[in-house]
Amino acid sequence: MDEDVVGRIVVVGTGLIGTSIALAMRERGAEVLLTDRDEAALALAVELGAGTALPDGASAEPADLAVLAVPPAAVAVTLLDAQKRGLATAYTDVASVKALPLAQAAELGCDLSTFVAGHPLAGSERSGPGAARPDLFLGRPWALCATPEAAPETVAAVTALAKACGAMPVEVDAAEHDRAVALVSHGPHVVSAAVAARLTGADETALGLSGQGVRDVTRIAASDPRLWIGILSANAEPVADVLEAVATDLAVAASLLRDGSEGASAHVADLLLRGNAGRSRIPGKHGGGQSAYATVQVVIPDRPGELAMIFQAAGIAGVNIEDVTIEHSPGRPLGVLELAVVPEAADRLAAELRARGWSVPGR
Ligand SMILES: NC(=O)C1=CN([C@@H]2O[C@H](COP(=O)(O)OP(=O)(O)OC[C@H]3O[C@@H](n4cnc5c(N)ncnc54)[C@H](O)[C@@H]3O)[C@@H](O)[C@H]2O)C=CC1
Ligand SMILES: O=C(O)C(=O)Cc1ccc(O)cc1
Repeated sequence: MDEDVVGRIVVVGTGLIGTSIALAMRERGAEVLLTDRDEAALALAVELGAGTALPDGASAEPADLAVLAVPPAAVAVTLLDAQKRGLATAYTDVASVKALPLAQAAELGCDLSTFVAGHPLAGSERSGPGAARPDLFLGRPWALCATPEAAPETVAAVTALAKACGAMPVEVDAAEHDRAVALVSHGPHVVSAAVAARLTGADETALGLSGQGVRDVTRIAASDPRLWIGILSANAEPVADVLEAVATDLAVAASLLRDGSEGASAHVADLLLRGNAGRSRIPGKHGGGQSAYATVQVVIPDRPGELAMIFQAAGIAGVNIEDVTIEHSPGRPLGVLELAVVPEAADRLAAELRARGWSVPGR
């Protein structure tokens, strides 16, 4: 962090995102003042070490930056109120939608020279301060939508915040941002909810056969519907465009499957191939393609200390683990650990683990 740019911050809204930012900034040595209209959320954030409660009504020195981590519909009014109170010299928000809150802020007469709208592309299906993590933003993009009115020092303060949280600032126009997130976040959210909604009528046999695939596809369907209806309705047109395109693909696939001919199957396969191609275009942790890492699979018995021993063996082999996932085998004392490593280290890691007695299939 540039301590001289962001030394003291106020976080308005101590939920998942506000508290995560507060925790990250505390780790960087910033002084953090917290406020939330929900007293329990504020108390928990304070308890978690995210900062101290902003004193009521006191006209303290303005902070260097106020972060408005409230739902999209509350951004503009919260900004107006914060600016009236003189909470800070610069302001940003974190809402998942950018054009509408900006238009509302302009409409309300907010001072746009001290505001740069922001959106960290990191989060979770969980809400509230209890789910917050200081490392939530590491290596993630953080969209910044500076308007022509924004003062250079406001842009600098908000950029410094994103960098201090370990994220990568990405400057983008608000309307372009909203179209982009409709495709990579908001549309997928509704698709996930639609798949998960099919499960409400599922019987125990079907549910008992659930594997990792349905868990992956429906993870974000566990999110707070109140937050998401606000996000979707504030970005309605771009999201509707994405949903219509997905619905067309699904309707065509359904009719081809009913047709059942060889030609029809080839067309369904075409959708699956386009799926492979689209998925491979999602950048990985450091901004490269997904294929930047190789995966080493290890069968792990469900015993205390097993994971620690595997990580120790990787350390001995001089291999950095980039990412980890664990697939549990339902009803069996086994799991499959997937270790993502740079491709040139995969065989070395596999050999080290095998030499130490682990089963490493396929390498
Ligand atoms: N959940 C996620 O994964 C992500 C969410 N966002 C955005 O971050 C913002 C916050 O979302 P979360 O932290 O997930 O929600 P959350 O529900 O965990 O936290 C929101 C907090 O704001 C408080 N709040 C609401 N209105 C307020 C007001 N007028 N004044 C003061 N506090 C107020 C609530 O009491 C709550 O504690 C939203 O705009 C959302 O679109 C951005 C990136 C990821
Ligand atoms: O849980 C996840 O993987 C997410 O992608 C969370 C998320 C939700 C809303 C956003 O505006 C950005 C990120």
